[in-house]
Amino acid sequence: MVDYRLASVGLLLFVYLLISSLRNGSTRKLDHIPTAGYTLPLLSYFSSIRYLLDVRKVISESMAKWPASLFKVPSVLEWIVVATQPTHIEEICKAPENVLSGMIAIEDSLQTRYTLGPHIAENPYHIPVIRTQLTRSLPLLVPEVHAELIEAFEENIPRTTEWIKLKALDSVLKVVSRASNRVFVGVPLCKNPEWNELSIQFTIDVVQTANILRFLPSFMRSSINKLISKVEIRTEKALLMLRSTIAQRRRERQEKGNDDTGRQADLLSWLMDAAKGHETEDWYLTSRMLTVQFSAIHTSSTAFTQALYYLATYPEYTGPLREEVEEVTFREGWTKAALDQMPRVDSFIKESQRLKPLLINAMERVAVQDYRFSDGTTVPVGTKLTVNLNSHTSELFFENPTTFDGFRFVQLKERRLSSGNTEKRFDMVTTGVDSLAFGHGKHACPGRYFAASELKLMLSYVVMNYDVRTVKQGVRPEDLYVVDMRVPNPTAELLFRRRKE
Ligand code: HEM
Repeated sequence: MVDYRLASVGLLLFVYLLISSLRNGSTRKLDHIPTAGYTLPLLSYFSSIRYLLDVRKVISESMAKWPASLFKVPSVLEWIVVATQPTHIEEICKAPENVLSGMIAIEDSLQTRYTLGPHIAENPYHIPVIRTQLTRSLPLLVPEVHAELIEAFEENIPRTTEWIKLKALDSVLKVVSRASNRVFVGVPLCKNPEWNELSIQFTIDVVQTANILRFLPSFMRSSINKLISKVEIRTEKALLMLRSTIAQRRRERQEKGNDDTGRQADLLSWLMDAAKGHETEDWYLTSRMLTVQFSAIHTSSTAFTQALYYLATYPEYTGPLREEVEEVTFREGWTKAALDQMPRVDSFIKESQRLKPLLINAMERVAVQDYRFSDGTTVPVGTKLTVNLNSHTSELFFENPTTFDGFRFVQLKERRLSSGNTEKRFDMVTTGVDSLAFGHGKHACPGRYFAASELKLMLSYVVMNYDVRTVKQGVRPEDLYVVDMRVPNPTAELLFRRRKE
């Protein structure tokens, strides 16, 4: 018993010293940058606990103290330099990958090398495939996603004559997974509940494993990953389900070549076209597909659930949204062209993402060499940087910035057009220093064009088919905060019924 206690104390001390040395080693090099909280080794841990528990408060206090400068915050493992000002944000976005690296930052926060594998960390060839083929093919894909959504909604949110209560996030995750998989792997796998459940769980496994591995010294990570990670088992299970689809796509490629006409157009086919060497093997294709699911399913589901919470809280938006969808789909059908003519739907989702982005701090970068900002502040090599999304609620950019105004961007667009400016500044997919939900600059989300189409289809479908309310009339479910992530309340229920008029 005594030995056990001594061992525990020893272990705690070891972890403490390890973390201290990891973090405090870099403090002196960042002395010139203002600090949120204490910098002294032991006291700084009180500050890091405070940061862990309430990121938003620490950031807003620091912004009030140092409104124009970068400052550093103590996460448990390291100091992070936070940018809150448009000039700093623009400079971070413009810095080349060999100066401020997004890939190294992701590798560190998701422990990609261990959780997803070195092949993903070293060769993210899926990114250009998403950016080009997937985006270009949206006119072909939108009618298919719409067809899948009809079935997915019918199954997960039945259209009843009386009000029914459902956990919104749970239902949305199932709908998004199925609709996204229609485009990722096609029919019939997208309809398989086991595949969809695996797509949803995979993200949770990766994040949980990464959060443990980050606390360990690098020499232990590989072996501990093997012990605790469920990713390998899930990949094997996924492989069993995906194998016959891969074989079928191979046959189609042999018969039709790389031309999309006459063969299934889906992400799996495009990944197979782009893959080289071992990446063409079934296991690697499966792992790649799960990596895309990781980026796509939870991000889109949380974004849609936030919009749904707003719709349920402010049902007065339903009428004008319905009017727009009815008018446009009557003329165009359920097509990409129709989605491009829905400014109200687009604005409603963008406004929801403005106030409720998934990340409080996004766009992490690691300095690969010393970097000097234009205001003279330098960050040494190895520094982690992040961008805070306070601009979304800044009076610099928005009138009544903390108020939800579903059609805010319709008005902003109209004002801009009436002054002769046709630049697409206020579309959901357009990023900027005041619109960072998808990031901004060269690492901005490559899947955002697909995500925007999918979310617009979903909101249009909901307003055309359901009435939605909060359980307590007009009271929006409270978000949960997990360090610097904002999650729509996962246990909150909404009321749904078949549209009455
Ligand atoms: C509403 C849904 C989504 C949101 C809010 C979102 C948000 C983001 C953000 C904030 C980033 C990081 C940007 C940066 O570091 O500068 C990102 C990157 C990424 N996203 Fe999305 N995303 C969404 C949907 C999707 C979808 C549907 C896909 C795939 C089809 C996708 C694929 C990716 C990939 C591959 C990256 C990494 C890009 C890179 O490192 O260059 N995302 N996303």
